[in-house]
Amino acid sequence: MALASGVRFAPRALLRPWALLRGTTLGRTEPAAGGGGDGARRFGSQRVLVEPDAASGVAVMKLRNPPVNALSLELLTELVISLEKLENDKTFRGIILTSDCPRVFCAGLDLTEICGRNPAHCAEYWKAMQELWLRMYLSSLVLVAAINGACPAGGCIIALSCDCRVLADNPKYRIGLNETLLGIIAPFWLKDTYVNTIGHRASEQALQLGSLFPPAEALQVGLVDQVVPEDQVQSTALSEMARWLAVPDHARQLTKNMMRKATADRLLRQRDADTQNFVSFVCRDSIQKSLQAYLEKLRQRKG
Ligand SMILES: CCCCC/C=C/C(=O)SCCNC(=O)CCNC(=O)[C@H](O)C(C)(C)COP(=O)(O)OP(=O)(O)OC[C@H]1O[C@@H](n2cnc3c(N)ncnc32)[C@H](O)[C@@H]1OP(=O)(O)O
Repeated sequence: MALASGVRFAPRALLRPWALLRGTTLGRTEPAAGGGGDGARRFGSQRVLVEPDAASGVAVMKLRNPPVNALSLELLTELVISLEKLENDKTFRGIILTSDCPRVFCAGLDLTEICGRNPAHCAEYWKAMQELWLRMYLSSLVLVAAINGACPAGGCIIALSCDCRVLADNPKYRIGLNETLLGIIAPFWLKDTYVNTIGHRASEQALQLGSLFPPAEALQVGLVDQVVPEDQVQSTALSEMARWLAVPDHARQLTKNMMRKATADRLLRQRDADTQNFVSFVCRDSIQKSLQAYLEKLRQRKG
């Protein structure tokens, strides 16, 4: 993690995700719709679509794990790999992260990955979640979240790891950490990220109450940076990106690292203990029961 002008400081090789990609199409490159030259070629995987624009140095990364972009192990893995690919390509300076699924940015942890699963699976899953957060939080690229749908819990983690958040102005698109309402508890590194973003008192309230903020309130509390009409989310995210990219990379990257390193280091120092805590917590009978009940409620809510 040496730091110098233009240096990448994201921790590498913390996870070996390649083995998980059985049967996926990661790395496939195809021409973007209506595109022609190299700058318009898109790549990605089954669940992460990357539309790179070499001319601007900005890639749009779209989550496409229908119906709700739940963070399955495969999606987490593919996100980490796509991020790493862009980090390693000197052409790119920024990523706009958005959803390819209508009305939902990301529904958070895929509850089927932690309901009725054995401890080894839960541990593998949690390590992948930690890995994604570390990579995003410490990314040397500018990350802008173009939040075009509901953004609860793990979805909010992803948005919070970005440098800037633009939310579509739709009362159904609520954002926040609602873990307590599921009977679970946000880990310390997520709490720290919340505090870093909206302050201690607001986090204390919002975390305990499991608040999901509608757009105007999310803006007011500082959880997002802009709220704009739905059809302007992408263009506003691009304008924000231009503002961030106007700053020399090395100065911005070193400053980002200075602001975020202590928070990330706290997890890096106790990753195994955090994994054990997560596993022993979610594998408790009482927690399994409340997660099952929550999933059941979601399923019944339909139709
Ligand atoms: C202890 C450590 C804590 C770690 C920190 C992180 C925690 C988490 O992320 S926990 C997950 C929290 N997520 C939520 O509470 C969101 C739950 N989902 C919703 O509120 C809604 O689905 C929605 C607002 C995201 C979208 O609503 P809608 O478009 O109406 O879609 P449906 O509710 O009909 O859902 C379609 C389909 O997807 C299933 N589903 C939804 N969320 C999840 C999920 N997080 N994991 C797995 N599956 C999910 C839902 O059950 C429906 O399934 P089917 O009925 O089988 O079609």
